Amino acid sequence: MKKRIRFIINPISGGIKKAKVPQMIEEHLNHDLFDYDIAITQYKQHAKSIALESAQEGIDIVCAVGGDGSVHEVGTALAGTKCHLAIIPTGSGNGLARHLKIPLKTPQAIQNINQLNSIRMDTGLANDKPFLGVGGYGFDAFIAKRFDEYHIRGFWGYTQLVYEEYFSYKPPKMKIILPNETIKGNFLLCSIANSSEFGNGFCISPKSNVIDGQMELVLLSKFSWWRTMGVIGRFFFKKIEGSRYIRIIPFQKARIILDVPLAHYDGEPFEVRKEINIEIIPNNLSVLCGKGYLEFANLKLKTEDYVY
Ligand SMILES: Nc1ncnc2c1ncn2[C@@H]1O[C@H](COP(=O)(O)OP(=O)(O)OP(=O)(O)O)[C@@H](O)[C@H]1O
Repeated sequence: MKKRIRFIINPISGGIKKAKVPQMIEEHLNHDLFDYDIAITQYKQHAKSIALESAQEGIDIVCAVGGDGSVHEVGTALAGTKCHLAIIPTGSGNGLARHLKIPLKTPQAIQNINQLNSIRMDTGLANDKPFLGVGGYGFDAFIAKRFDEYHIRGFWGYTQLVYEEYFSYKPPKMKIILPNETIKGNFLLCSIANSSEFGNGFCISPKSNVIDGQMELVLLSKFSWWRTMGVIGRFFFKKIEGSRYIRIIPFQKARIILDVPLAHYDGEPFEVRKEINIEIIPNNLSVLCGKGYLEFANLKLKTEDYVY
């Protein structure tokens, strides 16, 4: 029997036009395998309500056509259901799609869906907010909020904003309570990484993966301005673990007390409570990944249970 797939297109993601996407879906989707329809989002959170309805309707796969914000809305709606998440990355950062080795070009991303490479991934929960990839409480949360307010999108929009804000940013005070340790300090970044990257190749936690039943806490202390290029380079070359300004700690449960109650989850900004309880929810979401990630997952899990 054919599987039912619904594509949810975010027309503003990545600042690029999506007019040709329906034609590409018609051209590259395997019509022997799928019946499909397409919805276009009209406002924030629209993708979430479409995804919730789709899971209730018994749709097999819902595909987010957008960036991490769209993937966040669709994926958190599908978590804990039988419905699979698929991704066609058309956003500004596409962090989770890159982590899952999903092709970045739309025709190839559609052809990847035809392969039905499925894994079950862990998701994170921070108080009542679920998330899929990376969340955080420092400069990244501040930038996510400004990015949202600016109504700019795309890689250059991010770069310009980070450059404008970085030098005047004061790292906020935080207290992190882990089972064996309490850490206090002012941190530029306090990220919680289920997946490895923010997007655009910026790798916040090289060893993080979404199938290992844990997350990584990534703490970055402020450094002198003349070290900026060196530290940023380490993120892009996946070498941040060697930096003296970074600490990466795997965890399953943590409590974080914030002075500035601002967070981002999957790049979406949220005002939050000052006290955050974070935990990992293992194997909570079925997702179609790229072939490379399926091979990695099979090696890691050594089981066929996770394949569609
Ligand atoms: N029609 C719409 N009008 C305005 N905002 C929308 C619309 N549809 C979706 N959105 C919102 O657009 C925001 C950005 O979307 P998304 O994250 O997919 O793209 P991006 O920010 O360019 O990519 P990335 O998150 O990878 O950097 C999300 O918060 C989403 O809720």
